[in-house]
Amino acid sequence: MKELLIATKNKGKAEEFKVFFERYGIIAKSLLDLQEDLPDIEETGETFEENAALKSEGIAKILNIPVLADDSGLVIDALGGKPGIYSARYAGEPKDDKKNIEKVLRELGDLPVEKRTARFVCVLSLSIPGNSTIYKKGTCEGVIGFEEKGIHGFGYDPIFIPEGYNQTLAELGPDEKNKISHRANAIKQLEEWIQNQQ
Ligand SMILES: O=c1[nH]c(=O)c2ncn([C@@H]3O[C@H](COP(=O)(O)OP(=O)(O)OP(=O)(O)O)[C@@H](O)[C@H]3O)c2[nH]1
Ligand SMILES: [Mg+2]
Repeated sequence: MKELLIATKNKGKAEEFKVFFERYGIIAKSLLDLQEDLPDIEETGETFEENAALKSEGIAKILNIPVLADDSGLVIDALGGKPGIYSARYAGEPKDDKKNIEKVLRELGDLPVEKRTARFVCVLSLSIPGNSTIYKKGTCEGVIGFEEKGIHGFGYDPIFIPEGYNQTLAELGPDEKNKISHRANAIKQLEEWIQNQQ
């Protein structure tokens, strides 16, 4: 296989997948690269797995090709696991990364750093027509900072400081992020499958 469709309309994710899959000689296309305007898939599930499957199975069924989806989010301990599966639209519609960050910082207030623990979670679902969907999960542990820092990445990257670092993912930049991120860790789990497709 030389091409794989990723069922995402998120530019930041699409860019990360392109870089990951280049290593395997696979061109990762996203829904943003397609000519046809496919219907938006409502993420009505209650888990990352359910939402990922809605996206990959939904698009695989329409196009009858293998499709990978990513459902991901930020799980903050002090907020009882929020924003979790609601990360993309935490501050409401339309999706707004800046407002989401402001809401999280407001909710955490001046809680000390040891109470600001969090993790990014990424669940990948791969749906190949005629086969059952397979799932791979990756996480990235860290803490939520006190202010936005850095210009790279997307979403909550400017306030997420991964374990073992003292800079945010948005300061560290794509090369470092792609070594340690939840998405990178989930992709590693898919590696075996990818290698068998060559
Ligand atoms: O700082 C971040 N760095 C990341 O690496 C990351 N990964 C996920 N997230 C957050 O979680 C939502 C996913 O929600 P989500 O899986 O439904 O994706 P989405 O709605 O953005 O696009 P799609 O793939 O569904 O089309 C995103 O919008 C972000 O808010 C991230 N934030
Ligand atoms: Mg989404």
